[in-house]
Amino acid sequence: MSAHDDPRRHDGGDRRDSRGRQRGAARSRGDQSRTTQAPSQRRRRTDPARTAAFDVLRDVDGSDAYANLVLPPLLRERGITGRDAAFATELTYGTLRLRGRYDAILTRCVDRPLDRLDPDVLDVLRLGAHQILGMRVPTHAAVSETVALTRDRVGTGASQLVNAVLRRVTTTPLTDWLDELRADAPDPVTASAVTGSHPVWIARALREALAADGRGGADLDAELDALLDADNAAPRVTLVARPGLITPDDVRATAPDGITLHPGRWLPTALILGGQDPLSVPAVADARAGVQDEGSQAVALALAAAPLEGRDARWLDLCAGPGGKASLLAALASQRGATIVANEVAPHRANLVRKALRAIPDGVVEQVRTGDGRDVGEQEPGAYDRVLVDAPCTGLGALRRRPESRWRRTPADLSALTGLQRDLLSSALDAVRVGGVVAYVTCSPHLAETRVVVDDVLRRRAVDGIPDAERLDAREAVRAIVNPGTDIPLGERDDVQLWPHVHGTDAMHLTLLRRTR
Ligand SMILES: C[S@@+](CC[C@H](N)C(=O)[O-])C[C@H]1O[C@@H](n2cnc3c(N)ncnc32)[C@H](O)[C@@H]1O
Repeated sequence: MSAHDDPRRHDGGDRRDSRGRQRGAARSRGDQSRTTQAPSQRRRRTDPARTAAFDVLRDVDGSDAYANLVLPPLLRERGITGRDAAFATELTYGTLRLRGRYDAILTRCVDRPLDRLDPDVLDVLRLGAHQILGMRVPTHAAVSETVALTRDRVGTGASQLVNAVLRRVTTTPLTDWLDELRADAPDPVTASAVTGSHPVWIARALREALAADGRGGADLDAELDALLDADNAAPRVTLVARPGLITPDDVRATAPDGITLHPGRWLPTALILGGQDPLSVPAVADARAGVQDEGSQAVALALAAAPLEGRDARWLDLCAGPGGKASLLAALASQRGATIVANEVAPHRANLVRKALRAIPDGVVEQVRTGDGRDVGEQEPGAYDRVLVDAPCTGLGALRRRPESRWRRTPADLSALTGLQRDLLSSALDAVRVGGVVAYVTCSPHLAETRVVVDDVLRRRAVDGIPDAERLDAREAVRAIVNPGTDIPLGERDDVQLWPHVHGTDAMHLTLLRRTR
């Protein structure tokens, strides 16, 4: 029996209540009486992992915090390590990702609309539901520990409601709950959205993007379900060994004992880290390697691999912050004797770019420029040979990384972003020389942010119906950079759309364009 399934442990929670801990007071993250206790003392009283998960959920809900920024320091501050930390992480992120599914189930177990519940109560119910339906916590422990958490953090009255509701949740296995939700849904997309825990508008957009990429064939609904499932799984941490700075073998050789690093699935630059802190890898600490999804590595490598005639001396990353792709491009530029300018509009993110580039040899990075990428084309027309536009986007391709983001995004975000995306791509096309290559990249597969933007920009820039840029076969560029002999499944079109459930990467989109006049 693990620390998290011992039902006796909630007795400690009762004692804490009997000492008069007030609702609200203990909930405060700054509460010194909690944070100054030794971890062993706290552990005797209540479950620190569940408490941490609850506090992060309240922060995410109440102050729009990002769970992946709030949880790690909170765990450190409270001395929660090892299995407790892993449990708190899975409980927090899993609950946030699967919130939509659990809310649909809880709706069937609560006698009033969920929005009439105290938000604290709703969050403990979600945490309880995830332990019961989404983790291997024995049912009795999931219920009793969550009830104890409720007493501790919310109040005794609420704990009775939580006990009753969670007991109802336990009466039905997950598969039966999902069948019930599916049967009650008005249409297949809603069924997928509810069972797969995504907002319906996002599920619909993902379905359209899958269909446009020729995925799923006759069973598009099953394809969508597979994608939504992949969004609900924690991504593995992938490292990039920046070419010319360090080899993957040397990243491994210089890593301390206990660090496991396996080759990536597609790319010779990629290494999969076995759950340890990336900064404990010396090559990451000194920026010769970095944390970077294989999809992000692939699009940068593909831009560098795109065929180019003539000069290949000056590269531009138009939207560089925080600098992951700029660092990979700079390493490649260094090998080719080219230089790179990294542009970023947000000054603090431009500083992150400088930090990310610190291992690049002198003379390769011409400038890290803080400015609006929309102006670069006009300021430096035809000045670059290769340009990356890694456009600000909804991030719908990286939902697995940001557990709460799917619930924050709205369709209104799209219209603000797609105008900016058009302007940035057009500026990039101005900044590249005739014959030069532009990579248009998003970490979203939403068609409004990908194909529609590219089509629209090419149409707008056309003279007498003839555009000033042509699409290159991005699939060829990607095939050129994957491990030799690897058959990477790519769609039927010239642009490339990667998918979490197919490639194990974020859903990166890549269009390659060559300026023709
Ligand atoms: C998708 S991120 C880029 C990620 C980066 N390429 C990497 O791999 O680390 C988009 C970036 O564009 C920046 N951005 C937003 N509007 C911009 C603009 N008008 N000009 C330049 N950069 C902009 C954002 O601040 C953000 O850092």
